[in-house]
Amino acid sequence: MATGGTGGHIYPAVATARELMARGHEALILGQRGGMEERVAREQGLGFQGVEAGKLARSGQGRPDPRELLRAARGLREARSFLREKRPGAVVGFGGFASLPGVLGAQSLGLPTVLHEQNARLGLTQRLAAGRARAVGTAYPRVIGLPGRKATLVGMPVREERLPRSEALARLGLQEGPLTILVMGGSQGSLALNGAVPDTLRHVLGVEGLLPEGGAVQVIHSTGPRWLSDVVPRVRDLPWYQPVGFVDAVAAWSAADLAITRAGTGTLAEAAFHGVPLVMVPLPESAENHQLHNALSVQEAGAGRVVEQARLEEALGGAVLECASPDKRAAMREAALARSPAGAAGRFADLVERFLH
Ligand SMILES: CC(=O)N[C@H]1[C@@H](OP(=O)(O)OP(=O)(O)OC[C@H]2O[C@@H](n3ccc(=O)[nH]c3=O)[C@H](O)[C@@H]2O)O[C@H](CO)[C@@H](O)[C@@H]1O
Repeated sequence: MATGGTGGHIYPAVATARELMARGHEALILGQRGGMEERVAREQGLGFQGVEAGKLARSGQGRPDPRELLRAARGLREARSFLREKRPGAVVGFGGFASLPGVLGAQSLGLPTVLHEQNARLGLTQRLAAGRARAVGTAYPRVIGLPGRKATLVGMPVREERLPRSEALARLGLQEGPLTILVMGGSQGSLALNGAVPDTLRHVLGVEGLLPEGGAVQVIHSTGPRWLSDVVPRVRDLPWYQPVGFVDAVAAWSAADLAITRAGTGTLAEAAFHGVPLVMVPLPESAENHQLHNALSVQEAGAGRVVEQARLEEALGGAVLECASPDKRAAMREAALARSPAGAAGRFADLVERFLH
């Protein structure tokens, strides 16, 4: 599984590796030495092979930095020598610059490659690799930039694990009883959510953390590892507000009644699998504003509400209160479950198995 960089590329690789291992294959993660993928692979008990990787600038953002190109070249050499020795049945690429050494290395050695594209537009690294890939599994019915004959719709592979609510709450150090809100700004956190959510919730729920019509609330907020120390002092007087740098997502989704999130495909797919209603704040800088489109499709399905970042301060509190009402939550939960990506890891593993060497 060649992957790396952000959770959006790494967790579908974890889900696919698990599925292939359950079918009797061996699988490991190939990514950047020291990257987030190395930590996640270890936490998830998966093998890891690290290589160097270099960022190629996105089109329209100027020339790539020559030092990055050098790193990419060294990574390709390292990946090739690992793959030549290991001779895997296939290399599966999940996108992100750290997936490139493994995928291009495999292609140059004539090993089969299969890709997964998580977004509705083909990413840069996948564009470089798609021509020689045997197939591309997709999360959306149509992917801009990908010829239809290469594409197979499989959905977004997610970790298909649910914990009993009481076990999930205990694992996160939360209580039984209050309405539980998860705040999660993607795998690196979100400065916009970190900035606006604590004060907005303090404003609408008061220092006691109570809904206007009564009922206690507790919040678990994944700030992103780099930003935890900025958020902690701002909520120190709110015993119901727990900031963490990075959260165990299976536990968090199993415990949450409602979540305030960005709109990356991984986050939306996991929320659907767990039936968690969403208040979504799409990342305005995402390529071609794809997060807004992702979020609007969830809203149209009735499983969430979009709050645009430009209107965050005035609109977030109202959206949270509206979605917190029990009737509204029940309806949104049904709509979320109807979008569940359950089975995507299995469908993608079927596709990979078709091309195993
Ligand atoms: C800034 C950017 O370009 N973001 C992209 C990136 O998002 P990003 O990497 O944020 O990805 P997603 O929203 O797709 O997924 C985040 C993943 O990280 C996990 N997680 C997150 C926080 C935490 O505390 N614990 C945890 O486990 C989530 O459970 C999820 O599995 O990849 C996605 C899929 O290619 C794209 O749709 C997003 O637009």
